[in-house]
Amino acid sequence: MATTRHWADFQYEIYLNGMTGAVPRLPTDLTRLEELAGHRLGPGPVGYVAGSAGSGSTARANRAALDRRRIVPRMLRDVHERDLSVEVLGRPLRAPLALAPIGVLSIMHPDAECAAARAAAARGVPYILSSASSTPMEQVAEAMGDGERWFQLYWAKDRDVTASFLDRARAAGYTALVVTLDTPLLAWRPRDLDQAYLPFLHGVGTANYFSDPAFRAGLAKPVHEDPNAAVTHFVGMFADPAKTWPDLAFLREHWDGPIVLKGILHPDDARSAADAGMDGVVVSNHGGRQVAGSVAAADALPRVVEAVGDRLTVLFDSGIRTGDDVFKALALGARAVLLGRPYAYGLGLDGQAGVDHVIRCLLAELDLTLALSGHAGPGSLTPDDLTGESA
Ligand SMILES: Cc1cc2nc3c(=O)[nH]c(=O)nc-3n(C[C@H](O)[C@H](O)[C@H](O)COP(=O)(O)O)c2cc1C
Ligand SMILES: CCCCC(=O)C(=O)O
Repeated sequence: MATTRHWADFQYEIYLNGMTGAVPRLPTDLTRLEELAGHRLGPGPVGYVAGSAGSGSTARANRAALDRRRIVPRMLRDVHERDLSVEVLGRPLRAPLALAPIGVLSIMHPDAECAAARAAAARGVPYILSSASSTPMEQVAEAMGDGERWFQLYWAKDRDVTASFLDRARAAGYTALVVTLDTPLLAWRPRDLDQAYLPFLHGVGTANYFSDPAFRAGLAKPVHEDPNAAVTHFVGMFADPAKTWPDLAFLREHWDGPIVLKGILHPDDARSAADAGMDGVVVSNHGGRQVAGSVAAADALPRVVEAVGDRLTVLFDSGIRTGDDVFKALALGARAVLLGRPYAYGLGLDGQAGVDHVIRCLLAELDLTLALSGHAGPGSLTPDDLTGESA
């Protein structure tokens, strides 16, 4: 009998380690990480990561939309050999998961993006580096070796900065470009406002910008001589509320790899993405951090899949916390999911090992949920595997 290595093997590894008295350093229920991080890390950083727009209704709706859908398990379907691999944007992945772009991770841990990226690379999970990273993109690339990496673009007002980012990303081996459209401005975020805390203004640099020649060319003085001016320049130019759909032609001309638009919720926007020659979309409301009162991401997903599922790669994020959440997103038609806050907490609590723990827990739970529901891999999932609101 073939001995396939399954993600679920992590379960036995934990029990076997327990025979020597060891228990996992972090909870295996990833929903518990936020509270733990709240006890161990500063209120500013944890508030920034955990917080969302307005009164938090979108973040709550994201959870409710996933919880409301229930899995209908099937029996006697030979699931002893399982394979979670999928192809995404022409790249073979070991599992339908990528780490979402999260800016300024140095507020969570001094090893910041490099630690998260190393953990992802070691498990064969793509790492999506934020434009607003606290580490230059070249350094993160080096930390990852040949790990799969994608670059998230905040589409700057300054064309030269955007062009420079694309050149640097290409040279550093980032294969796909993820263009975030839902953050032309930062939303009203009361948890940060009440603490008057924004990482960039608290001495946490976005070294990815500060190390960029085109960005530096826009400063009157070098960053070290006037860091406040550099931060102010960053906040004023990192995104551009004046952009419209025809502007995508610039990105298509300057990037020859796959381009994915992140933050799509309306089927017509998904169609526009396909018409503009894009390769994929991420159905996402930025984890509830941008539009308060927004449609839940899982409620938007089926309509986007129906509109463009045959033309574009549809990815999903916002609210994923457990293996069954991933199952549900895939059953609704997503090709893979992005994970946000849980890995940031894992990083904050235990560095690279904490991110590794989060990846392994999520994928072990997904593997077991698939198996126990009668699926040997993501390929056999359909909306019929869920109750009720599959549309
Ligand atoms: C602290 C924090 C920073 C983020 N920074 C970025 C960013 O720089 N670029 C981006 O496209 N999305 C950013 N996001 C959004 C994530 O990529 C992702 O869409 C979201 O976290 C998914 O929801 P989840 O946290 O519920 O998994 C950020 C999210 C958090 C929590
Ligand atoms: C200026 C970077 C914004 C980071 C971000 O996307 C978020 O806080 O949600």
